[in-house]
Amino acid sequence: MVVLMDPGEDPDDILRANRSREKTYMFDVAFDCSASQEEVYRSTTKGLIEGLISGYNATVFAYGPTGCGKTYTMLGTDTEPGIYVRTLNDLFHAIEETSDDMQYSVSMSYLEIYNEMIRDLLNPASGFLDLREDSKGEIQVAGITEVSTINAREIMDLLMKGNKQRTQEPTAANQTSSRSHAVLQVAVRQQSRCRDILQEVRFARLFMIDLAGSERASQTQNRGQRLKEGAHINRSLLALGNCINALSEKNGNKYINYRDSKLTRLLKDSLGGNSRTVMIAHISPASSAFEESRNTLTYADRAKSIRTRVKRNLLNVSYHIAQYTSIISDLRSEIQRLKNKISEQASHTHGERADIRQVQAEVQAHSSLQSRAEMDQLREQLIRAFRQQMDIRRSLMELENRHMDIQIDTSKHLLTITDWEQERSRRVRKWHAERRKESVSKEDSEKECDSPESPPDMSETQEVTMARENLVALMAEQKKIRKKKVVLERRLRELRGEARRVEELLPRRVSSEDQREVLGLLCKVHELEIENTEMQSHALLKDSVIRHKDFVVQRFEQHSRLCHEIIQQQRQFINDHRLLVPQQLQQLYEVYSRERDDRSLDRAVALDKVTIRTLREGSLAKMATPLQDVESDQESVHTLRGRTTTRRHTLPPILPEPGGDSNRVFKNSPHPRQIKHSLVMTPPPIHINGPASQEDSTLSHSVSSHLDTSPESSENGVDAPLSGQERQQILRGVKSISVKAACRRSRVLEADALLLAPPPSPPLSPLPPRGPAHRPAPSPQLRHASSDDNLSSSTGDGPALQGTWTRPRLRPPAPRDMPREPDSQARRRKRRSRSFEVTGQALSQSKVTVAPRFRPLDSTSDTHLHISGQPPAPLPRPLPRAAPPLTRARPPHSTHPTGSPAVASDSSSPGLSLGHLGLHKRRAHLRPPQPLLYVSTAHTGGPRTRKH
Ligand SMILES: Nc1ncnc2c1ncn2[C@@H]1O[C@H](COP(=O)(O)OP(=O)(O)OP(=O)(O)O)[C@@H](O)[C@H]1O
Repeated sequence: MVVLMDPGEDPDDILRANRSREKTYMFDVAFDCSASQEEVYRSTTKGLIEGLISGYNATVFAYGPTGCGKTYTMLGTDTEPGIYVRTLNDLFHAIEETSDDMQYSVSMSYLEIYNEMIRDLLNPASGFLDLREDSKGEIQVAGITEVSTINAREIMDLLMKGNKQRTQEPTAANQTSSRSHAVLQVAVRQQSRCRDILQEVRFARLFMIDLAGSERASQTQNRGQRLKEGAHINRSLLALGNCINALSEKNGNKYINYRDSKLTRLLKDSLGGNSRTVMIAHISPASSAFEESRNTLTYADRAKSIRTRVKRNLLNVSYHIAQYTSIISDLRSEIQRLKNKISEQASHTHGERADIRQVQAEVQAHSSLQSRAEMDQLREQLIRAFRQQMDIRRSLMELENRHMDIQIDTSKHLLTITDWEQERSRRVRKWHAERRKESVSKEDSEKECDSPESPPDMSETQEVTMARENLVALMAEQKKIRKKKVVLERRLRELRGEARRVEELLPRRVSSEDQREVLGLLCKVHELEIENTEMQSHALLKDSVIRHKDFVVQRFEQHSRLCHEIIQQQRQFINDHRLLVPQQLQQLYEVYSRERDDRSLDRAVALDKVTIRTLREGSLAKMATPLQDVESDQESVHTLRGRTTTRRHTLPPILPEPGGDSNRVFKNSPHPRQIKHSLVMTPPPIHINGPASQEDSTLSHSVSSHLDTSPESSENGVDAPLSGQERQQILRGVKSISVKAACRRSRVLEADALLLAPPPSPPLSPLPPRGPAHRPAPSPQLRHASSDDNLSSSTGDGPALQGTWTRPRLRPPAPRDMPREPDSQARRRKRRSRSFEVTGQALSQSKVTVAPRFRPLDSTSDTHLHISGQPPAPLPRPLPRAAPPLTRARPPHSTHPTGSPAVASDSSSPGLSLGHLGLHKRRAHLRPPQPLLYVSTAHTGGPRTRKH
């Protein structure tokens, strides 16, 4: 509490007792003349230091009239340092105490406001400086010198240097009167030494201000410059007083005019902003300074009521990634420093514990080495098992590839043998036909017969002999391959068992993540090797498929040339004989020429797709065999067998050699579905290896099946090569196949003759239309247009035909049927002879009686040959009697809703005419779904049929 006594008051004057100017003021602390510098500092400023390093701004300023001790309080003397020195000493002391956790940076600036001009006391040569306000609203002195240091002694030197630059002039009131306001600014920046991505930085400023004292001109007796200085000082102090008055008003004017002086602008935050502010008011105890003391105390009392909004200055620094390097470097240096500190402190206690740790480390290293050695051994076993498995898989792949090559070579040799067998059969049939002709014609029987008495003997060519020998060699090699595969697959199963045991043992031995990772990588490498092997297998498979495709394409090209040659010769024949060609036939020629290539391509593509799918399925199943168990291996073996069997079905049938006079063939119009199936499922007929007669497709099928079963029968045999007995058995098997084929071919020919033969007397009644249930179901398998279709479609049609067709003789003969074949040859020859005879009569009759009802050869029922996309309607217009000889007989659609295959006949040959309508009707019932049917005319005049 401060009591200001009125020096002019007279205690004896009762009348003026109530007019006393004595006043009492209450302040936080009041010091008398005996107060020391330390006491003043501790009571006013010392408490601000803790807030300063915590981020709170602080201001301490000394206020009062001139000569009252402001400079003494703030700066002090060498023996009695003032607040400046004490504050800085305590600040640096506090920084040093917390420097282990926090990192500080302290900067200092020192200026004076002299005559409303700012001078840098640390660098007076910089001239007068300006005050500027930054974007945050804080007042900054532009160009002020800021010295950064954490050395207290250096700060003191700077402070002394700055004080020497301060303007001080003697006045009447004070010999060391300060003519300016001195402002010492200390900025403290601190941050944690544990740097992080998001760093918290505290920043605070401390203002310590030694104001110039207000003065009266009468008191100071200033003149000139001093008077001018005093005016500036008083004006700035007046502005400060106005700000204090404004800030102290509770409900008054909110506007604070800081801009009246640079002092108030500089103390803006200190007075009413973010700062803890301490005002030290100085007064003189002299009664002559009563008015100054009263004003000072009045301002101080008002300033007491000013409330500031103090907040901690925190900066959250988010470091850029480029600064991480320096952060890491700092952290490492900090770690190293702490390590050094710890090592120094614990050096005396570390000696005893070091031995124990060393022993523990040795034990751990020894145990880890032992487990690592065991792991390495298991890993080597696993790698060895994997490598052996891969070697065996590669060997199996090579064997499979070789097996496929053998299959292709076997097919080629079988074709060679089949061609020769067909040629021999053709000659035998020709001899039999001539013999029958001689027996039928009495006139001819009297004549000298040109045909030989015994069937022509056709010895095997060298090529056929070589083919048989190669076939035997290939089968022997195939047998070896199968035995090798069995051995390799057994070995592979053993290796898989060993690897499985190691794989089960390893997880129990794995004790670290590194070992687990190594094992995982090892298994991954093994899987990749397996994938690589599979890819190689696929590459080999594709190569085989391509070779097979080349073979198929070659055959299709030959077939295309054959068909084209036939058609060209037909057209040449028509042109030479100037035969009348129906317009639709001409259009058919044009369509054929346009679509010939496309249809061939369709066939090739269809066949190729089936072949590729079959090969791929078989090969994929086989490639997966090493990865499967025993059951899957056996299953894949069956798959392989099925694949090879199916592939043999792709062997094309053999056609007669074009160009011969007796082999001029005309294509009949079979059932549309049969055509379609033939297009898709039946390989094109083609002649291979010289002249050959047409052969039913079951021949190659039967031969292939027989050969296919041979290796299987020897699958479990011995490892020795084929013995002589086995070789003879195989050769006999091949020859017996030829005999079977010949027998089957004879039956097919017989069936063809019966199909063309009219019913014997009495005439048969018309059969009911065949329903779809009677048709042979289209087989999804790749197959030849064999006589099976005819068998399946040959329902009973009269006593004679029923007795012939219902017998299963046209089916592929079983081996046990073979002995019966020679016995039935004579009977079949008789029936065939009779059939040909009846057929000729029927055709002659039909030429006379039914010719008007015939229609020219139209686009047939083959949907591929429809000219306008519509099935041809029956022609209402009857043909003239001189109908073109090259026509196809077709019954009216109305009487055969299921479609009727017609018979093409060549009327240009003597004794051959169009068929009877009834005959065609009956044939339509007897053999509707029939594949390609060829009717050729021989020189003898009798019709000869070939079908396949
Ligand atoms: N408490 C004190 N003890 C001893 N001497 C003091 C004390 N206070 C002031 N003085 C002395 O009084 C004289 C004037 O003091 P000072 O210069 O500090 O006054 P001032 O308020 O700064 O004046 P001005 O405003 O003119 O600068 C100085 O010589 C100083 O040594």
